[in-house]
Amino acid sequence: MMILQTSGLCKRFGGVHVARNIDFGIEKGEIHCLIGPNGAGKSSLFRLILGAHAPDAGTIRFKGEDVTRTPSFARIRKGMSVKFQVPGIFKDLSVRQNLVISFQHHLHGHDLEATIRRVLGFTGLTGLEDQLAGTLSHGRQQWLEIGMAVGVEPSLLLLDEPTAGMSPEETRQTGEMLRELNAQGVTILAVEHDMSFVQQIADRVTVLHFGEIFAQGSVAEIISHPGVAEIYLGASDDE
Ligand SMILES: Nc1ncnc2c1ncn2[C@@H]1O[C@H](COP(=O)(O)OP(=O)(O)OP(=O)(O)O)[C@@H](O)[C@H]1O
Repeated sequence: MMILQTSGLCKRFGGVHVARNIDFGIEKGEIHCLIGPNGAGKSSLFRLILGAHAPDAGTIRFKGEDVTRTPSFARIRKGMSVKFQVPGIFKDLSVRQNLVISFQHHLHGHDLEATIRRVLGFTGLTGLEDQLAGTLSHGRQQWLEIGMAVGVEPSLLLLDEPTAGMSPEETRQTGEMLRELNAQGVTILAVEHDMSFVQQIADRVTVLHFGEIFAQGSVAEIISHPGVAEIYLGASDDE
């Protein structure tokens, strides 16, 4: 069953087609990675799904419901959650205060405390709750934000380059964290550049190129796809 399905999705900025007729589906329960060279349209598709961009044409269905014209905040209320690349934490507040701010609209009293404990546990931040968020290592700041995004148990978690700037060990731990969340029932879409991380977590991979779906399949199928290597080699050289 598809938790999210786009059909004929189009978006243009001036002359640049960032999405051309995209039929893209995320199956309930999977970890799906979105890859592609710089400028392929990954962030744009991510923003269309979230409702941060309005499409020029096409539809988006989430849990069977047409959300094409539903504002972001209402998509979030329906079960989407997002973590952008730039940390959205409050650096001058403690770890605990960051979590309270994220959850207080949905949870109170015992439920709030229990959720904070659970999130501290799975993000490896137990014992650091009184530390100012800005003094955490880069990896821990990212984990705090993942914790803030999943505390209210979303059904679809959208992650924009969750391992950007992380050490290999932090990247590996992030993969384990996402696998655990997925085992608890969270469907995940991640925009990602690090192919070893994609191999660690992805059930399915979609490759975008010039705003179109270029290839789709298991990690093994994508790695052995001759055209995929070619578009990466032919793309900009800063990867
Ligand atoms: N708001 C905007 N206005 C104008 N052009 C935009 C806008 N957003 C994206 N673009 C252009 O659309 C194209 C696709 O951008 P997008 O950020 O979706 O690609 P990407 O695959 O996420 O790239 P990267 O891997 O570099 O993050 C790029 O050429 C970009 O310059």
